[in-house]
Amino acid sequence: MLITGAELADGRVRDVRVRDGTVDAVEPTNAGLDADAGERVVDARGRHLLPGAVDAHVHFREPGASHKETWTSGSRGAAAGGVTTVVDQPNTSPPTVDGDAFDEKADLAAPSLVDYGINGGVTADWDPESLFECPLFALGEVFLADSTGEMGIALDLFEEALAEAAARDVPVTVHAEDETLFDESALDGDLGGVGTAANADAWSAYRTAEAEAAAVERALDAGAESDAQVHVAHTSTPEGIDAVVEAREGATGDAPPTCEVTPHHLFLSREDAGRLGTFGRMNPPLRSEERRAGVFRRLRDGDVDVVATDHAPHTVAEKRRGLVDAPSGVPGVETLYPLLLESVRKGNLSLERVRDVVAANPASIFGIEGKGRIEPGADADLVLVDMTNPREIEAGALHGAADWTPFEGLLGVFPELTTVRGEVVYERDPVTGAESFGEPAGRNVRER
Ligand SMILES: NC(=O)N[C@@H](CC(=O)O)C(=O)O
Ligand SMILES: [Zn+2]
Ligand SMILES: [Zn+2]
Repeated sequence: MLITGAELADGRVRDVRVRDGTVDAVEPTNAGLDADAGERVVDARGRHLLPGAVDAHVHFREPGASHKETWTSGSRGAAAGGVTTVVDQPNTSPPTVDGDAFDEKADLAAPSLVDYGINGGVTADWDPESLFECPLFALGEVFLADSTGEMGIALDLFEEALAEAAARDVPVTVHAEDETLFDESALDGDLGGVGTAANADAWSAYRTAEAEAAAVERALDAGAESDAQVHVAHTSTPEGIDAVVEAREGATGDAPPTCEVTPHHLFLSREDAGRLGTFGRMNPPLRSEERRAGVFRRLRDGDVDVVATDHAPHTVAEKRRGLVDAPSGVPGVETLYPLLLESVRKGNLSLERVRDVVAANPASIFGIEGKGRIEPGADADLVLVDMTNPREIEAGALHGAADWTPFEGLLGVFPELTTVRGEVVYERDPVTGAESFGEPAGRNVRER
């Protein structure tokens, strides 16, 4: 495939040749890259070519909850959103805490359209021996408080997990909330019953910002103590991000701590909680508009290392159970690039910053070879977008199994073409809107 006249994130206009699944050449237009007989030529003039996103945090729900999502449905959403690598989290059923559970999940991941990594989890029943024999992506998310799957663990087990991971140079992704600092009184009173529009603001009042900051500090201290590479998942507060930045600046080892934020904490706040009802319930919860703006600023200014989605689909019926009984989590893998690119279009973020936080940084933090960059020799994981053509996000037009999105009605810049190692996994005709998907092309990025 020859892609001609595309603008890269840094503003250079280039022709890009794809051969045998990798980027073969990146040359100025008219510098002599001519199409071979029978080679597909993509005229990309007026379009941007970006590295496929590496979503370091998804929950594709298999095994155990395939009614919420499968590797097929989840990876279709990923492909249509320009995500070419996903990292699946361990709170499935059974949880991915030993070699057998890992192998079971690896078999289920085979139909994935996009490349993937599989994380190993930590519970009292975990078996580090058999787990670390598998081609694990990372340890985590390790839950310092209960979330979906009730995998919250105590500090001593967390320290044990850090030691095991550090001994093998495996990074550890941490869900950092301290449940002793939750405000139980926020859940007193009438929160709306099953099927009613409960206000998710009570959830935000319950799982406090202080609970996150305290747990982030604890995770960072324990990480430094054990020399483990700690990645703080879905940081939802400026305080949490600042703690990571401070620890990073003071770090002495070769694997400084990093942090990730989600699109929902960047684009939604407690001001949306009333409108969203239980569909706005997730862990950590939506924060005040002031904190949301602070998180966004830290993304813009370079303090945030990664934007990942914490794609956590549940069915509409499950979300309608009422605030206390509805499961936590929102889908998001398909809207990651679109929402961030819309921020670029509006002038709120630079395109290079977006490229770094969704592609280059996650690839380098987690040591994924060949991903996250468009350069000769890299995997041809490519996304073509028309930055002048946003469209409204509508649940009905998305491809995951959840029939809803918390971002309904917001604008997004969606891909026209997505490739995984040179295979077209998604394509949309910009004129007719007709869409097509490729064959399952995904493989485990730790098995190269
Ligand atoms: N974020 C959530 O609210 N839910 C996630 C679990 C998690 O990441 O904590 C899920 O798996 O549903
Ligand atoms: Zn989590
Ligand atoms: Zn998660």
